[in-house]
Amino acid sequence: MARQSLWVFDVQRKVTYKNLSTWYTELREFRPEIPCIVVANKIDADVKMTQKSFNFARKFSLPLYFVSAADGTNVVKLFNDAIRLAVSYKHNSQDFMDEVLQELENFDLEQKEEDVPDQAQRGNTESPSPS
Ligand SMILES: Nc1nc2c(ncn2[C@@H]2O[C@H](COP(=O)(O)OP(=O)(O)OP(=O)(O)O)[C@@H](O)[C@H]2O)c(=O)[nH]1
Repeated sequence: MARQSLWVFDVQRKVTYKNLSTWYTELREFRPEIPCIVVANKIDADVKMTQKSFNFARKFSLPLYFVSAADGTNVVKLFNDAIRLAVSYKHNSQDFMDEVLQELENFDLEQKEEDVPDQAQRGNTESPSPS
């Protein structure tokens, strides 16, 4: 179940950036509160991009990380922060959809537990020993 969303684009390819606002608006219809982070990738290839404040992040007040997957700049920080946000969201979410999804997840786990016979049941399937 998604508890956060990373919006990664390539600072060298506008096409990877231009639809983000549309997709973000669509996501928010269904997941109004999950934490979202904007990730500007490939800053090693064009370091002056770190001077830009990308409008998509500004418009929706989203945190923006400048990252290089190639040389590792900010990658660990990004994932640490993203995990922290996801855990915090899991514990504090007021979103009805999350409650529904959590119920389904619990139900699924219960089903799986029922599918695995416990030791006692397995014992019962053995042939009776001759008396
Ligand atoms: N210089 C640089 N190149 C990168 C970085 N991250 C990915 N690349 C390169 O960008 C290319 C695409 O990377 P992928 O991992 O295939 O990314 P993708 O999102 O699947 O990209 P598409 O195939 O375009 O959909 C590869 O040649 C990577 O080596 C980065 O931070 N810096």
